[in-house]
Amino acid sequence: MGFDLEAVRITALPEDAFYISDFITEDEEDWLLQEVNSAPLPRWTQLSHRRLQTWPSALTKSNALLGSPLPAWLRSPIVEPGFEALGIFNDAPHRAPNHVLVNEYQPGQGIMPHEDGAAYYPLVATVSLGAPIVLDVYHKYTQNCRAESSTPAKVGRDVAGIPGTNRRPQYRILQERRSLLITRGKMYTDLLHGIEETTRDEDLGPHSICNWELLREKELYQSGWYERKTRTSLTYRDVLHVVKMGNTFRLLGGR
Ligand SMILES: O=C(O)CCC(=O)C(=O)O
Ligand SMILES: [Fe+2]
Repeated sequence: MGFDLEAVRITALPEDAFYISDFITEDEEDWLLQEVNSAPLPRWTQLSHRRLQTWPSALTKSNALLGSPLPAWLRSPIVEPGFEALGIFNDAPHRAPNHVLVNEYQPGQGIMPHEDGAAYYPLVATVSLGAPIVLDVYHKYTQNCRAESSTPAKVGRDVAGIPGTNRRPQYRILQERRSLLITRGKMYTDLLHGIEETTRDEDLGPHSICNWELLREKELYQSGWYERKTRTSLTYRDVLHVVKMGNTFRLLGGR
């Protein structure tokens, strides 16, 4: 019998988001962090507010993936048997993820509100390692939204880089270490997501965290806040356009 995703739906969010609090074991988490951290330094791209590994490779300028398999440590146990048992990529064009971004956030680091865009099938599966972090979710900016907005501005944050749209997130998802967050459909296409650049996630509780009831360790957040520690995420996606290796020469400008 397959796993019933409906039991882990985040019902407060627009469709579709699912949260599994104990997707991998502590041993698997330790081992995955070792794999991430044993990658040679050139594998990392240092960005101003986080660092990033891209597997199996970065997309081309036209958003194509040069087809090659994911490394074994990113496939097993997460994709096989994990995602396969859940059936989450069954409707994706390649029926499996073919691309993984590894993001590492030190305390104080984050990612600006953004959407993941049209290069991918609209489904992201995120495994969290090392420490919890809060993912902020925003409606995309619209004229209406701006006119109706009565929430106080949040200092220094522009949504999607549009000046004058500083505002609070509509939803906040607490991602515990070892959890899996699945977002797809409207959640992917109609909303933005980001991670605040802060050393503490605050104002935590059932009133503000939309997956509160699905958390594994609510007691850790009784005080309403925690100090950030290094948090690493593995984000799995299916890139729509895959170029077979035989065509790579042509793509790279040969004839
Ligand atoms: O680290 C995360 O959970 C989010 C990362 C993200 O949004 C991205 O890589 O596009
Ligand atoms: Fe993203």
